[in-house]
Amino acid sequence: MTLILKTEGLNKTYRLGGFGRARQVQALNDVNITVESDRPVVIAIVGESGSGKTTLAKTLLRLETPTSGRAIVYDSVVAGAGATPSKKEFLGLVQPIFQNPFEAFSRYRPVDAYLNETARRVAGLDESQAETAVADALHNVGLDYGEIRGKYTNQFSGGELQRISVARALIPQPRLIVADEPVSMIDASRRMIIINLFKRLRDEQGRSFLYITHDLATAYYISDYVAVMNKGEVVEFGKAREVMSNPQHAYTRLLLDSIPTTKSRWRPRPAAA
Ligand SMILES: Nc1ncnc2c1ncn2[C@@H]1O[C@H](COP(=O)(O)OP(=O)(O)OP(=O)(O)O)[C@@H](O)[C@H]1O
Repeated sequence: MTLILKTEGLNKTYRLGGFGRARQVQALNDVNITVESDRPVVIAIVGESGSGKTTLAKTLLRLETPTSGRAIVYDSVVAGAGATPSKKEFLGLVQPIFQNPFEAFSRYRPVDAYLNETARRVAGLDESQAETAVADALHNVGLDYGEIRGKYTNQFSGGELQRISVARALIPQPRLIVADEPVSMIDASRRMIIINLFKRLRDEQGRSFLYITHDLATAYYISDYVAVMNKGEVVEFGKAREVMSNPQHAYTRLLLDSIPTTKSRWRPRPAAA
């Protein structure tokens, strides 16, 4: 078994205001998750707005420093006390995909320039290796380098740009991809292309995903594990099928009940009398 993700007593407190009006927001409150598996996994983090999902993602991506506790990804302590990998090693282990693909790239620079830069700077490849790595990564997300080269963001749909963001994340061959609401800004008709892409990358390329979403239907469809967050705490965590078909926590039941149109598909247990 490989230790894919472990958070140990992860806390993040934001301090707001000052001069006698200071207050604190506990965005992460003693978050403990352990995922051990002998194959790559998709871990969904679900919860309402403000529950701490993005803060967890940012902590795992080293964009925020935890107030206390630590996080381990594939046996490396990546955040908190004892975090060891250098920035370059870290980016070879964990890569992000953000919500808005239009913000991931400047509109004044061709998008393939970003992929090339990642191949050279992060993956440390020379010019010809970088060309091959970019072409391979684009091929992996169903795109052809020839059709991308020299084009700017306004020449792509949101779905295509998000696939290019996924390609960029794949170039350093990370073990874990942290995807924060990766399909929420994409047309509904194209969302499943990205979701199925994650599935294929898990199964065929050995990538694990932390998939942060409001959308329980896609979380159920794609995930192996689910963590349900509420007010900074993980209130329920376990195998996706078990959590969603037999939720133990009242908040999880509330979340599931709030999507009546899909309920019958992924909540097969009979309604309580
Ligand atoms: N930089 C910050 N400074 C102060 N408070 C913050 C900061 N970032 C997040 N928070 C607060 O921390 C809490 C958790 O926010 P977070 O963005 O992690 O939630 P979320 O579940 O990702 O929400 P959403 O689904 O809306 O993105 C919220 O109360 C939020 O206002």
